[in-house]
Amino acid sequence: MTVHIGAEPGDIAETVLLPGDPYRARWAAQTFLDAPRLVNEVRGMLAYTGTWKGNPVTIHGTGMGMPSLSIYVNELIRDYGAKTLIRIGSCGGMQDSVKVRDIVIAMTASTLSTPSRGIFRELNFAPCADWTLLRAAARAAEASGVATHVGGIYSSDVFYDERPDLTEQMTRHGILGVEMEAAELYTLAARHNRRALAILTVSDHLLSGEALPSEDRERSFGEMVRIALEAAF
Ligand SMILES: O=P(O)(O)O[C@H]1O[C@H](CO)[C@@H](O)[C@H]1O
Ligand SMILES: O=c1cc[nH]c(=O)[nH]1
Repeated sequence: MTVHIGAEPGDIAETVLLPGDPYRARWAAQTFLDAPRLVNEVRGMLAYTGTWKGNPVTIHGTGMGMPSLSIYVNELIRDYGAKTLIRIGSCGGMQDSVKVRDIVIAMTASTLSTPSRGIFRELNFAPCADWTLLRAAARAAEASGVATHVGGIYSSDVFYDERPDLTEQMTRHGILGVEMEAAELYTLAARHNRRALAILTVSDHLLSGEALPSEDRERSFGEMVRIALEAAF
């Protein structure tokens, strides 16, 4: 057990899927895993471990934002030995070609800052995905036929952004979408020599204003979960 995770040693699989929403963790575990069992509920941050096609998998909520994800990913790596970590999140579309419900696979995650910023100081570290996971996810997405975009995303510290000028520059430079965790996930994976990827479903759009309701964000992102599982194994 750690400060934030109540699981016993051995309760967490080497492969961990990481939704921000703990209820999405419950939905995904009950929908995709065989024999899912609850292994964490400290602070309501639900985690389940089961198997997918015979492979052990944990699905663990991270909460919203990089400081929250950083706590769980640090403990999952250091105390439970997680080796492959795949975020299954939602994002806001930032290109006209990226539609609501499309999938975005994050090759890089630009950011203004992460909880790791203090160790980099003047260095603009470029958080990037694990290549083997990225390639496997892109292939799985292509085989599934779902509209998928692979490229750079933006990991923001705020949901209610007050910098339309920055959004405009990122759109201009090809950023596909915005979310709030991937940059720190990629940085921690690099530091600890683990594999990480973020696969996102577009839940709303910064240019069109379209948005899905919270129930859809909790329960309707099955294609992303399937792609994550196929990429992991
Ligand atoms: O749907 P999740 O995985 O939580 O991801 C996105 O949704 C939250 C904001 O609504 C942030 O955590 C953002 O990254
Ligand atoms: O962080 C996020 C997630 C979804 N949609 C957004 O606009 N921002």
